[in-house]
Parts: sequence; structure tokens; C-alpha cells
Amino acid sequence: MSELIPGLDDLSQKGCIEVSSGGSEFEWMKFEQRKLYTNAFIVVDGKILLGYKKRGFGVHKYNGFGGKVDAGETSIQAASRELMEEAGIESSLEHAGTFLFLIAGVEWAFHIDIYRADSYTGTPIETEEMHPHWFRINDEDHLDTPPIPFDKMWESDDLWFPLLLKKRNFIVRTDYIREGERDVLRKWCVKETSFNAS
Ligand SMILES: Nc1nc2c([nH]c(=O)n2[C@H]2C[C@H](O)[C@@H](COP(=O)(O)OP(=O)(O)OP(=O)(O)O)O2)c(=O)[nH]1
Repeated sequence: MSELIPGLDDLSQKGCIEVSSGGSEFEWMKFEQRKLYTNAFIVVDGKILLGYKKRGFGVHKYNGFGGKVDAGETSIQAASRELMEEAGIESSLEHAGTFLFLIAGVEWAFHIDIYRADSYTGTPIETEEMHPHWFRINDEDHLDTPPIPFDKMWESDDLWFPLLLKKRNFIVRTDYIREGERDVLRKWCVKETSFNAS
């Protein structure tokens, strides 16, 4: 039985398989409040849609589409709204994972619901916040499409992307510190919560 990740529901961790962890020499960071966020990934025909963030938090990184859950909204409503606002598309989203993200200097924890979908309607468009691009998810197909740019994403994303792409559900916690201009991963744990591959 692996260590329980503080800040994430204990019950959802029962019977989970730990996929990756690190930074055991450090304590998990303390936090007083959490804010709810979403992040949505579209994976169709061997390609994933990511947005290049043009401004704000995580600027110049590639990511799914998402942001804060507004008052009065459910998480999935927020995820659908953000997908439309940031990429101009609609999709039927499924919950994929729960992610607790901390970064030194921000006093709240980001509680991020991660969604995925294998279809969408509309045409992805560049918006004020994001520029959408497709990436291939393996090296067998679509060699004319670039591979997922992990070197331009949050450092820990390559730890849980394989689960997202295999349609396995997961929980993640990552604690980052800031070193100058860089966000550096200090402690993390990734667990798979579902074992029924579809
Ligand atoms: N892939 C990935 N995404 C992350 C990490 N950490 C993190 O906050 N995110 C996501 C969650 C959100 O989708 C987004 C942060 O929200 P945001 O900065 O775009 O939200 P915002 O305040 O601009 O909100 P909004 O105006 O769009 O509502 O970044 C991470 O380590 N990896």
C-alpha cells in the first residue's frame, strides 16, 4: 500500500496503484485553501489537441484547455465553457483525473479536474488565450505531425499523460518551487485509480 497523498480524498486512493513518485526527501507543501480548475484534452485519431498559452499563468507552455471554475458552475460546465472560450469547440467530456497542483509563492492549491474526449464539434480556432495545435500520440502514425512537446509543457505532465492517453483514470499531486524564472518540480505522486482499460 503506497503512502496516501495529502490533500486528495483518501477513499479515492484506496486500492490504487502508484505509477510514479519522487522527492521523498521533501515535505509536501502546506496550504490553507484550494481553488477549483479544469483542464480538457481532445484525443482523436491518434492525435491530441493542445493549446499554446499566449498569456497569464503557464504562458508559453502547451496545455489542455481550461481555467477556474466560476461561482455557481459545476466543474464539467466550467470545462465545457473553457473549451469553447479557449478553442472554439464543443465536446462531450469525460472525467479523466484529479490533480492537486501547488507552487511556492501561490497561497492556494489548484484542484484541477482533468477531462478527456475522443470527439468534438466545430473547428479549433486561435483565441486570445490559446493557439491550438495537433500532436501525434505515438511514433507509428501521423509522422507528419509533431510529437507531444513535453519539453514545452509543465515538467510533470509526462508522468500522467500515458494514463490520460490510455483512458486510465488517475490522481496526481505535484509540488513545484520557483528557481528564478523556472518552475521546478520538487515532489510528486501519480496513482492510477481505474484498471479497466477501454
Ligand atoms: N497540464 C497541466 N496543467 C496545469 C498544471 N498546473 C496548472 O495549473 N494547470 C492548468 C490548470 C488550468 O487549466 C490552467 C490554469 O488556469 P489558468 O491560469 O488558465 O486560469 P485563469 O486564471 O487564466 O482562468 P480563466 O481566466 O481561464 O478562468 O493550468 C500542470 O502542472 N499541468
